[in-house]
Amino acid sequence: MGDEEIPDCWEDLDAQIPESVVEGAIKVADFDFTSSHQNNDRPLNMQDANLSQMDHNSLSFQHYSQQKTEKPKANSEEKKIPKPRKIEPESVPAINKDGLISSLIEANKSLEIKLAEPDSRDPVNLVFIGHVDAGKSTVCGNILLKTEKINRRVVEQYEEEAKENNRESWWLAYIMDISEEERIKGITIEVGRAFFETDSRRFTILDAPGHKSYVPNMISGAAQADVAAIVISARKGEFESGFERGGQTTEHTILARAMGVKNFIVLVTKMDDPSVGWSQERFEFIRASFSQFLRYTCKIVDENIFWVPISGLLGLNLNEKVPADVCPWYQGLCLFELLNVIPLPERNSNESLRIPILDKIKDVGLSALGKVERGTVVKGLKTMIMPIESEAEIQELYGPEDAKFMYAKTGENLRLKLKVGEGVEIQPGYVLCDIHDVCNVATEFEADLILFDLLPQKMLVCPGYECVIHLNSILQDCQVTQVIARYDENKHKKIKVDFCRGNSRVIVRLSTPTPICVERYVDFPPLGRFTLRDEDTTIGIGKITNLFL
Ligand SMILES: Nc1nc2c(ncn2[C@@H]2O[C@H](COP(=O)(O)OP(=O)(O)OP(=O)(O)O)[C@@H](O)[C@H]2O)c(=O)[nH]1
Repeated sequence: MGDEEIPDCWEDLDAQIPESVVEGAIKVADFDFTSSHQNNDRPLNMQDANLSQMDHNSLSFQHYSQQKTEKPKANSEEKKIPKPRKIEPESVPAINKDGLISSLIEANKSLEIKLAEPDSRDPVNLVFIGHVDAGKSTVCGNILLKTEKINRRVVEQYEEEAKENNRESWWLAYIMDISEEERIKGITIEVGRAFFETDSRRFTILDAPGHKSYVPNMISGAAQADVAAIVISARKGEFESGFERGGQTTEHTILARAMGVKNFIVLVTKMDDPSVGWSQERFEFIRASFSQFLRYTCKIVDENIFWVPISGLLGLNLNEKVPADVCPWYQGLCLFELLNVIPLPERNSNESLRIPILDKIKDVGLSALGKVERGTVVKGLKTMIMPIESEAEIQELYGPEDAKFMYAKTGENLRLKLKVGEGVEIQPGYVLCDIHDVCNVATEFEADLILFDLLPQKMLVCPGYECVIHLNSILQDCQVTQVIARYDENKHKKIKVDFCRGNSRVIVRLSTPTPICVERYVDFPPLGRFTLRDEDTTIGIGKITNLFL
């Protein structure tokens, strides 16, 4: 199959299938669990489907039939096409339209506050993902060292501390892993954030944890990313354990893809390890095996995948090409050369503002961390916090390294000092919106869902099925209230069903206990795509197709 023929799994979900092809309900026996294996492509599941799980299906069905008490609250006639909500604030100028941004900037200037203009270089949010101990923090640490973002003397302290913790080779990882728990355990827990610049771009590094227990943190990092660097260890046995069933190399890649990342750099690291010795054969073996997964499971075309062999520990092939006497066979770009040219997502700074809140900081006043997903934010701007419908004034904008900005456009990762009303609290998942054009808020929505392997003890999805939804920075319980249809294996027909199994593509209705900020995927992808997880396992990825407001 040529690359151009590989469908994009997310675009593919957009296919409009007429209702007339919906057929009658099917029985369990009709459900072809292996259908996705019937062509040469790998199935759209986390790994190959586990056929042995079929034995448990009838048991699981009984279990969920008993739970099936909750009736969907509305039928398809009640569907409403959502319209952006309008809230009429008191005398606030429309922002982001008709050149009013410049008047606000002028107003700020007249206050004689010395504020930096945002750096004209493009901001890029670069998430590092991959299996536990692949070498993510080490390569991030070395990038900061090479770009002189970290002082040599501080690094010497880290070397001492790493020695004391009997983790001598972890000193570079200590640059990113700053908590005591992370340093003692030698693993990343929170998403580490740092900044560096190349000639043409400014990067926010998001160092995601590789350990399975911290996948929710990894998802929040991936939600902000413009580009993902998948770090793979070339050391004997390490690539294999990240790639095999349950390995985080594959899970992270699927999740990053589901969170909307389009371009992936595959950093094959630890090339210096004695078991590798910069072997071209090992690099090509990894490339051939992992490419299959990227193409056929994740549906990422080759032009969006960039391969670079590196040593994160020795800092080779990062800011300069690896010397020919070390690696004579690699003729491609070094990491920094690639970072200067890798395609970035389209940015839309002229539309109404959306900043999903990633976290809050309470020191002097209230600050929110977040990436501008759409629009432009200006100091002094009045915004609306959704879903709580409270006004918040942007008192200060801080960019990388706490540089004060007067305004920031789409793509910028910021800390925003907010002025809010008495008693107003913010939390991750809230969205700062244009006061004249806020996002939608709902507790029920319909979605197109790709299901992977389900848990052995919960083999069927039917009304009442409970799991956790990750939608941008929202993490909430959610429940399936209706299974509407299943796509047949050619994705040409929707078949009406009441329940479904794993490794299928279905249309479901979901609900959350409290209102969340959501949009239809076609209207605003960052608030329209999500991941479902159950008991620490990713069970599905989806796109919102309809809101029930
Ligand atoms: N030889 C060699 N060892 C490396 C390299 N990069 C990382 N390591 C070692 O691999 C181990 C794990 O490195 P980390 O950078 O902590 O891995 P990580 O992927 O950030 O780990 P988590 O975030 O906890 O998943 C440490 O002992 C590093 O010194 C490399 O390029 N070469």
